[in-house]
Amino acid sequence: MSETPILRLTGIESRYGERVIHAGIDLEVHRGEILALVGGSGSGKTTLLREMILLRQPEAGEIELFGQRHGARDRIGMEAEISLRRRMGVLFQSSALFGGLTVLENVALPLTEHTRLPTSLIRQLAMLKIDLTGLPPESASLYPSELSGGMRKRAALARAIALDPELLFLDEPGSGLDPVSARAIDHLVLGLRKALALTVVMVTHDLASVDGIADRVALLGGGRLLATGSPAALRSHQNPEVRTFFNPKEMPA
Ligand SMILES: Nc1ncnc2c1ncn2[C@@H]1O[C@H](COP(=O)(O)OP(=O)(O)OP(=O)(O)O)[C@@H](O)[C@H]1O
Repeated sequence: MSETPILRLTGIESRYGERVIHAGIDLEVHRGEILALVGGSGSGKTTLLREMILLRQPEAGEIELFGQRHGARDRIGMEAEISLRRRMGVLFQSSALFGGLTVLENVALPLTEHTRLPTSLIRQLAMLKIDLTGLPPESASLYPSELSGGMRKRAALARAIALDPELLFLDEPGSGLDPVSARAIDHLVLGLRKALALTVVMVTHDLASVDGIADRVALLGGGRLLATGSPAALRSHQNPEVRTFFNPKEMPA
């Protein structure tokens, strides 16, 4: 792929106090792909995701997002940050829906905050996104507490795509779901990628999801990126640590 990556990380270093989490991460995300970011618990996936979505500043290195560079030393201005954020959607692990708002109000919120569209049009656009995520129209008037786990994920996804993002970040999209519902969310992500020409970065522990929908996988470990490649390539990788991660059943007892 010769096109400029939609997202490029160069030499990312992250620390909490003295504790080093990332000791130099280089990673590119290409337009249109689904990239899964995997690694053991505590390997720094969420920290890296937060840096990608501008919620955390790395201690060193550079992030190029939609061709715009910023780094540990040169923060981008508030206005540039807001315009970059508008081009990204995020599905948080907890879904992070507002409990006091209905599904429709949750999905409409980014449109109300970031556009000056009339209320009736915002409502129509929100209903379209609710439909796109496979929720029945009558779910629009329900509150998050009245939804199943799978429906909550769909509502949160509808909100994440409310502003027609180019880049969608998913933090553990299948967490808390049974395997059938988790596969249904995978299927939905594939459909949305196609329908909306999305690029997707997905943090996950779920190897079935990686196999099912990821074009490429990036494996974090020991503060570094241990390997990137297709799920099949990483399963037969020359580094035994990488192979073991992708073939957990073959781990020596
Ligand atoms: N705000 C924080 N302050 C201090 N340490 C933190 C903070 N956030 C995360 N950490 C630590 O940094 C390390 C990496 O955390 P992170 O959540 O990025 O890993 P992860 O790979 O997403 O983990 P998991 O798979 O368990 O969710 C962990 O050891 C965690 O305890």
